[in-house]
Amino acid sequence: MGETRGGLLAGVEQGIVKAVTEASEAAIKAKGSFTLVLSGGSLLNFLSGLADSKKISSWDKWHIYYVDERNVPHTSPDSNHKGACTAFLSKVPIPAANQHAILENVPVDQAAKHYEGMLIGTPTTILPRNSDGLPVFDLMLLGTGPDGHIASLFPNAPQTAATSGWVLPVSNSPKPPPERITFTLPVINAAKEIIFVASGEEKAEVVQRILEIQALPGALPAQLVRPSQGTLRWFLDVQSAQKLDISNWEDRKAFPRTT
Ligand SMILES: O=C(O)[C@H](O)[C@@H](O)[C@H](O)[C@H](O)COP(=O)(O)O
Repeated sequence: MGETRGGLLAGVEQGIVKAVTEASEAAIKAKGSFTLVLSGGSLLNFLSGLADSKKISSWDKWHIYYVDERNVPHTSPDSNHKGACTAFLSKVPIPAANQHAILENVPVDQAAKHYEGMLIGTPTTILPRNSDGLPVFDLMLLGTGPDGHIASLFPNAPQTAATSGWVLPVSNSPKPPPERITFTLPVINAAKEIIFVASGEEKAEVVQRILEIQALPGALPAQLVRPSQGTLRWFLDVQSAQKLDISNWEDRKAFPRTT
């Protein structure tokens, strides 16, 4: 990794740490707790700066969730929870009871039901509901794959089209490992704040497709992320943004471009 790229990655990481810190302060001030939802994949590499942040002190008020998780033991290198522990959870005093990992060693349907049950049972002081009865997480960090999937919602998969349920099982994920659990789009779109993170040249094409080309419904799941009440931001580096036409960026009111 060259110096410039290292610098750019550091820039994305600093931006994420700042955004997460600000969201945590606002949520703790408003309701006494902060709910942070993580994706897996390369996103987790950007979270290590959280452990060094001098600005965060109320770790005991943090609650960690996974927008999707692989149905593997927590010790597996494929486990998103393990990735998050390595990145920052093992270095900060968030109570173990507030770190909501998948139930291990059970069939994937049961793991999804268990996770959904845990969310439903979470007090609304921590996880408020919106007018549709959906949970409102304070901040959700999403990555996207080269096919435009988010969480474990893959192009044209039935889970991507689901309009009910909070957490669904996936047994044939095109990205290994095959078994996963995933939040549904209605739950994702109910979040108070969503941040997409994409870095590196390998994400340039999909970022351009998501933000500039109107795909058929379900073909590019990332385009279906439209917070019903919350905000959506993209954190990109120069490489992942290189194919975007930013000439009339300020005039654009919607993504993907509709005119
Ligand atoms: O557990 C997972 O597989 C993810 O949550 C997944 O949705 C991930 O965010 C994207 O595949 C991007 O991953 P990369 O950034 O590693 O490409």
